[in-house]
Amino acid sequence: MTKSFRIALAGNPNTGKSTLFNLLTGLKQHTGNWAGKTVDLKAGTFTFKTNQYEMIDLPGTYSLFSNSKDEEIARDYIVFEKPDVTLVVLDATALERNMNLALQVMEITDRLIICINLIDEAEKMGIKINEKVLMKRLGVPVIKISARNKSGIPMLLDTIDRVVTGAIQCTPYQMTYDEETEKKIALLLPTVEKISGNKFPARWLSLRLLDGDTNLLQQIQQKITIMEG
Ligand SMILES: Nc1nc2c(ncn2[C@@H]2O[C@H](COP(=O)(O)OP(=O)(O)OP(=O)(O)O)[C@@H](O)[C@H]2O)c(=O)[nH]1
Ligand SMILES: [Mg+2]
Repeated sequence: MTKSFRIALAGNPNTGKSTLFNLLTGLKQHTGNWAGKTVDLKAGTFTFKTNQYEMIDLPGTYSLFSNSKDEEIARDYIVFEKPDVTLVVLDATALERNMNLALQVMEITDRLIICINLIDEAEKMGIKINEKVLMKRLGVPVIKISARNKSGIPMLLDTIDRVVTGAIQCTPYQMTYDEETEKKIALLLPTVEKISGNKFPARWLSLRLLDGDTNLLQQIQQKITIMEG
């Protein structure tokens, strides 16, 4: 039986998201509106094994706060549209800088794959990446690819298949903040959990509360009212 799944592509600008998107979806592309935003996101479809996938090419961002429209679009898609899997595309030549976004996505969802792209460039520069160590430390699949050279793609597709079907369970590493922040999170968490249930990631939401992100909180309130109404 054919099942359909949605994949979001997130990552810093210029990490090769669109190159990967074009490689996988080819000419089967369209645009659409999501998460109540009047913005067109590129989507495309492909099939793998017996499953149908819709892939969404999110705008490139350095973080997922509300610093810019693009950050809000990417964040809202992951939080409200709840893709079956989020591919976080990282630049192999700037892994440390790119990891920030990956850690943020890991706070929101446990269905993600870290995709280290531009591995051909990294190899030229003599950069060696041990994905097995990363996988262990981060608790999520880490796949090395070159979207331009089309390498690592079969492994990526296979991993996508195994995450969406539940064959792989991710347990993303959760960042620990300073003592003061952790205390505040612990205070907020029970109430946030009560209100958001299992619909939104409660720890992440508590952090946003501490940030005073009122815009996001209004959106959440609206969604909860709609769901209950
Ligand atoms: N060498 C190499 N270049 C790549 C690879 N993947 C993408 N590129 C190049 O990197 C540049 C940026 O690629 P895009 O696919 O446009 O990156 P993006 O993440 O969609 O960028 P934004 O949409 O601006 O966030 C292009 O010149 C690509 O050809 C790769 O695996 N290896
Ligand atoms: Mg792009």
